[in-house]
Amino acid sequence: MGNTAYSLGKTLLKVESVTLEYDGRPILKNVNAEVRDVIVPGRIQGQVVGFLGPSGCGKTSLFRIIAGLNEPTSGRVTVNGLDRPVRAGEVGVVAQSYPLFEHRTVMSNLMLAAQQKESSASAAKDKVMSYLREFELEDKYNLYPAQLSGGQRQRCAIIQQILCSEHFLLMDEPFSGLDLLMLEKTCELIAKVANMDELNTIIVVTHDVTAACSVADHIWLMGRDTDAAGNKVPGSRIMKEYNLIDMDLCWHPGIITSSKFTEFVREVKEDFRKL
Ligand SMILES: Nc1ncnc2c1ncn2[C@@H]1O[C@H](COP(=O)(O)OP(=O)(O)OP(=O)(O)O)[C@@H](O)[C@H]1O
Repeated sequence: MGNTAYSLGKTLLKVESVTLEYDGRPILKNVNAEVRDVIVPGRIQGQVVGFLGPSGCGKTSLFRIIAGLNEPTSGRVTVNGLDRPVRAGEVGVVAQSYPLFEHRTVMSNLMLAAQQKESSASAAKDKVMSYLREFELEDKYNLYPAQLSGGQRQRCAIIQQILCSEHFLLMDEPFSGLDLLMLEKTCELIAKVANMDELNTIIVVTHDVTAACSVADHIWLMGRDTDAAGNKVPGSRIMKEYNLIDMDLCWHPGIITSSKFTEFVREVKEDFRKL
């Protein structure tokens, strides 16, 4: 173990023997994965999983099953220890395009989300305002989504999903098309959202190995097995997991420039190439 002393608490999210077939063609084959509460004495630490895999391996398919949007052919995904498959809405989804209701202001968009959980309008408004302050959007509440910058829109979409989900957030390619500065800011934002609550879990689906390694405390690498003749067998599973806490490589500003981190990214890229 690295320098960070921690213990593992309850299971927050579990992918159990998930298979998926389209027209009899295996896409996912016996996918198993688990997110457990990481308890670090003296600080609130949420969970961030970087979910990596080659194009077409089934990341989006698993993403949709974890979000309760699609059903697997067999197996299940459970959250919060409940003995039933996850339901749509329990896991927030931040899609790449940051969809918001364009004809509603920022405030109105977020109130819609907050009122799904809060019983009174005033409690919902207080919650929205506190998130807007936290994410430096308090002066934008009266604007429409089209009047926001890309980064502001992303923050708004994150708040929207956090407000109405049960501590779980799936982010689809949050780093695509970002310059280096914005990429660091997005990593900072993801770490901040995760660490707002002990039970917060963020799964980031991405092709960007460096960004995933810099923000995650666990990496899932998805891919396909190889048969004796060296050919890929249909159906993907999580082939490898890395625990960055044990390696003392959890996100902090400037991590990208450390040599230990660079070496780790090189190792993950090498494993990625073999998938
Ligand atoms: N509705 C569908 N019907 C049939 N096949 C599908 C369907 N959706 C996805 N697939 C197939 O499942 C496989 C996995 O697709 P998926 O979109 O999950 O991959 P991915 O890892 O997210 O890819 P990328 O990184 O390129 O976005 C692909 O071969 C795709 O053609």
